[in-house]
Amino acid sequence: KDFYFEEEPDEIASLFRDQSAHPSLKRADVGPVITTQYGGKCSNIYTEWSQRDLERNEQVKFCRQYIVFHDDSSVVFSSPSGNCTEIKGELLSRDSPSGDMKAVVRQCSIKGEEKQFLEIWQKNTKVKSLNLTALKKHGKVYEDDQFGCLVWSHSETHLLYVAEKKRPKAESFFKSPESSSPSYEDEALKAEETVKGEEFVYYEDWGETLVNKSTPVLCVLDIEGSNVSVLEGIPDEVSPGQAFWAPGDTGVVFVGWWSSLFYVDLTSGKCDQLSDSSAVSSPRLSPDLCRIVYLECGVYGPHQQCNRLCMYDWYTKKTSVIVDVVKRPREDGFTGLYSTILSPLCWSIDSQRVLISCPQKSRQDLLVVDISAGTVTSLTSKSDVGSWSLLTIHRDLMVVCCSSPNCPPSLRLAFLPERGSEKEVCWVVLEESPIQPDISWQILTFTPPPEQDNSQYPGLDFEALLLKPKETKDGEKLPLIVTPHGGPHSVITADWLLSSAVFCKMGFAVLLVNYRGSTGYGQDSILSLPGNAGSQDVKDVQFAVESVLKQGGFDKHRVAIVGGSHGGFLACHLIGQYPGFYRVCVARNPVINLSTMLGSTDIPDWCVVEAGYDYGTDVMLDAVAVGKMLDKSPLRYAPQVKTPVLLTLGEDDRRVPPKQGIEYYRSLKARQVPVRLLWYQGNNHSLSAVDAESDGFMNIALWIIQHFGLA
Ligand SMILES: CC(=O)N[C@@H](C)C(=O)N[C@@H](C)C(=O)O
Repeated sequence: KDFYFEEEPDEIASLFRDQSAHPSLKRADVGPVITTQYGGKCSNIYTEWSQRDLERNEQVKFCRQYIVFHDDSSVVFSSPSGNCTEIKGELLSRDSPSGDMKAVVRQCSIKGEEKQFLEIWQKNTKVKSLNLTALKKHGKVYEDDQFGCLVWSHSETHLLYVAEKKRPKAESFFKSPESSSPSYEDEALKAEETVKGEEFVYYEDWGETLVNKSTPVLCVLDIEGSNVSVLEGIPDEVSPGQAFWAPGDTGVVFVGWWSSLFYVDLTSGKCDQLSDSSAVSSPRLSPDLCRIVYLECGVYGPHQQCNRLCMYDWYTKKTSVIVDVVKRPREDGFTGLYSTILSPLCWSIDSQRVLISCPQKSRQDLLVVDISAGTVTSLTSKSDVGSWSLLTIHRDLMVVCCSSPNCPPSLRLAFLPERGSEKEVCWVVLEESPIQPDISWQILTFTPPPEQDNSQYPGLDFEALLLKPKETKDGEKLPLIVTPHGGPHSVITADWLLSSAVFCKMGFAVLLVNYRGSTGYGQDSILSLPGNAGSQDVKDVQFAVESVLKQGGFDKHRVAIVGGSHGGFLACHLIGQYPGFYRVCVARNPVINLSTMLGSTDIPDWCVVEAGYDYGTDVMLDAVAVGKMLDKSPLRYAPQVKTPVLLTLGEDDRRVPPKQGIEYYRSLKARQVPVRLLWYQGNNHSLSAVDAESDGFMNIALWIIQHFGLA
């Protein structure tokens, strides 16, 4: 078949539609062991998936269950146990530890008003449905990964969750008395305290993806008494989240931002700090209820650094570091811990090992940490699959999601082998996904030339993923789309990547560059970039592109640069620093001018740190520093740009506000550089709403085809 860039837009849209139908795995839970009358054991596996529905313009969430027969160390037989069911309105849901009950926080619209309910299900009945909105004990429930949780007490009598603190009802000084009392029968509302003069008070929130989340509080439902209470004793300056019940249900352990692990005792209301004041996340209690592991890194400096895995012993109250920060990749291949979230269940049944899925260079591997020895063993480093994500581990049954650039997500499971035999895992595929035979992929390693070596952090290599159509016509040179990731401290691992796969099916090669500064390559690589953003990262991308072009088989006159956020910063830098090299450019919510972004973003520290300065909350930059920030920004190179630019901007982006893209748009327009701007209303930084993503893809594809002269 000829390549799709020779085809009509409708055919490209149809290709995108087909590939966007591959669902992604979001969650898996292993149910209790059931022993059959013949002595066999089986467990139910509950899975949640999400899939784009282009017709309805939404991500639909659905579940599917599987039955797995096993002998506690190997899977004997497994099969789906029914079809998929769509899940509507569930913000959070959790089975009780025994598996007998299920709790759901549901949002639904009643007579046009959004309400939140907390439901308890048992057997085939909804035994309780509490209207949290009407109770008015708190504001909306937090359902995000940063703060949110829904946790059963060990006794299964109470539920713990996080919600916005209740605010007193504010009303005008000039509201007449008769209009201030509600006309309808709502006792809770009538009794509500009102304050005057607070109507226009500004409440700062937690920013991008956490908009309107301002003051989280821990809430407890006493199921029997249907009573919700807000936990007291937590200092006002601490914002709690990621909470769970302490052993014996004596209190609650939580992450409190300013960042630390805390314990609040339910009887005394006393709140104790359990860890040092560093950025703590994902505390997880061991099955024997004796230890808590958690991830930790420094509060200041670059976002997304190499983490430590720490452990707090509940009984000795001692904290230890199990896995420390890794500066350079180790001989055995381990490069450090870069996950931001541990799987909700991550312990082996004997409470001796912890499982973590984590970027290791350009792959995502499944690692086993032995807490006594502090050793890290990869279960997957030798596999052909590019990315392994742990969904859960329960009684040593691991449920994982696997994918590769040529294979959409599939569901596998296996028992964790005994200590010392970790390499002998025997994976069983529960839900296969169709391998895409027309896509080939490889990981390339680059050593920067001596003049581009970093004198403070010498000898750092970097990598890129190269996707190519498997079949090419004889002598045909492939047009190339280059994509540096954002962050800059993030990484593109060898997962299923929708737009890259579609581009590849259209006949483009795609180069995804993990320049120095990416996560997954050791802390030194991360630290090598701040202060050198806009030069070291730009040169790495250019070096990778030129090296790939030298391999032959690529059309050096048809190279596109496409990036988002810091990747957009790099795209705009590259077209300014290498004028004419790139035939076409696309930038999603790009960082254009660090000095103006500083005052408008939700991460001002990021601007300061990446520009090479130390950040403190009371930082006051002088004119020289602000000038340096401009110097390091793509806007500085706008006068050199010749390449046509497509900008895709999210109106509600709090991370890189769209005014950044507008600054570039105006600058290019003034210089008669072809520029087109797509403005996505109701979208934030990721532009991930189904219509924004699909429209963005089509516009990007057509913009590239047009400017490659292939239309
Ligand atoms: C830390 C951070 O959010 N940086 C942004 C400027 C950024 O580059 N974000 C990346 C991860 C993105 O792709 O959105």
